[in-house]
Amino acid sequence: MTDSVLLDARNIVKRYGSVEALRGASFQARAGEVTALIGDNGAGKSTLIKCLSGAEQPTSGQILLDGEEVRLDSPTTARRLGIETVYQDLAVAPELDPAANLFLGREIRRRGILGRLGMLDKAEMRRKAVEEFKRLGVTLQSTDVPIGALSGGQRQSVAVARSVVWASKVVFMDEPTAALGVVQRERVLDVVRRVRDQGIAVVLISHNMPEVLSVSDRIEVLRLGVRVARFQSPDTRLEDLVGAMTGALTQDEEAA
Ligand SMILES: Nc1ncnc2c1ncn2[C@@H]1O[C@H](COP(=O)(O)OP(=O)(O)OP(=O)(O)O)[C@@H](O)[C@H]1O
Repeated sequence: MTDSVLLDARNIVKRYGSVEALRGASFQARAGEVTALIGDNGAGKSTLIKCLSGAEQPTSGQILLDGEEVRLDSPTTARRLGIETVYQDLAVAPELDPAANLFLGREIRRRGILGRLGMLDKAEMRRKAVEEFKRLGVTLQSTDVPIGALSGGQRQSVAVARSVVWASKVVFMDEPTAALGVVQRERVLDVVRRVRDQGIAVVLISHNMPEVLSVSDRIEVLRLGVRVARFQSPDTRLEDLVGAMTGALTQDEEAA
């Protein structure tokens, strides 16, 4: 584990009308580590990663990347700074094969898949994709079928692998293994570990505590829109995590 903080969010407040989803939440992630972001339903996890990936604008607070304050006014700005998000519903094109899904960006798709594909050397793209899948341990039964025809775990592995192609610094993963069986879950987690081993700061939202304990280097706990606890994974017990996620806030936590 490293000690240098790559992404540093301080006192993030996010209000939706009268709902205060984040009430001064802080969060840190380090390069080459998986940081799990956990908390009960409605704790503010998704809102926090939206604020840190340009999908939402915080009402107030400060975000530093590599020690410099940044303003993430859109997902495009975040992406330009090396921040990418993998959603559970996969932002990939089901009608295209895994290689195309690895290299196609969302903006590129918006500008027209066919136009862009016409400009790419398909054989070269496929060769690079096979190399990338091998490096990241993504095993596919076929690289020629539309990704929509693959299993959920394989599709999710491609989505996680794609984050390395697009992100240089931080990847947010919002429940990437939800709805997967045990074997497929383990495969996706192996890809997550390899993404981390590329020196990327991986931020993982998950409700599965054994998974959190097995894959993450650090764990940050949100409760009612505030970070209430931080753990280093190898020293952490399941009971500690559950204890941190539940119960009323103490005065110290209110002030954290
Ligand atoms: N667009 C929105 N408009 C109004 N309220 C919102 C909006 N988005 C989130 N909230 C509220 O903010 C709070 C935090 O929601 P968020 O989705 O961030 O929680 P979460 O920790 O990701 O929950 P879960 O684990 O259930 O996905 C909730 O009370 C939610 O209802």
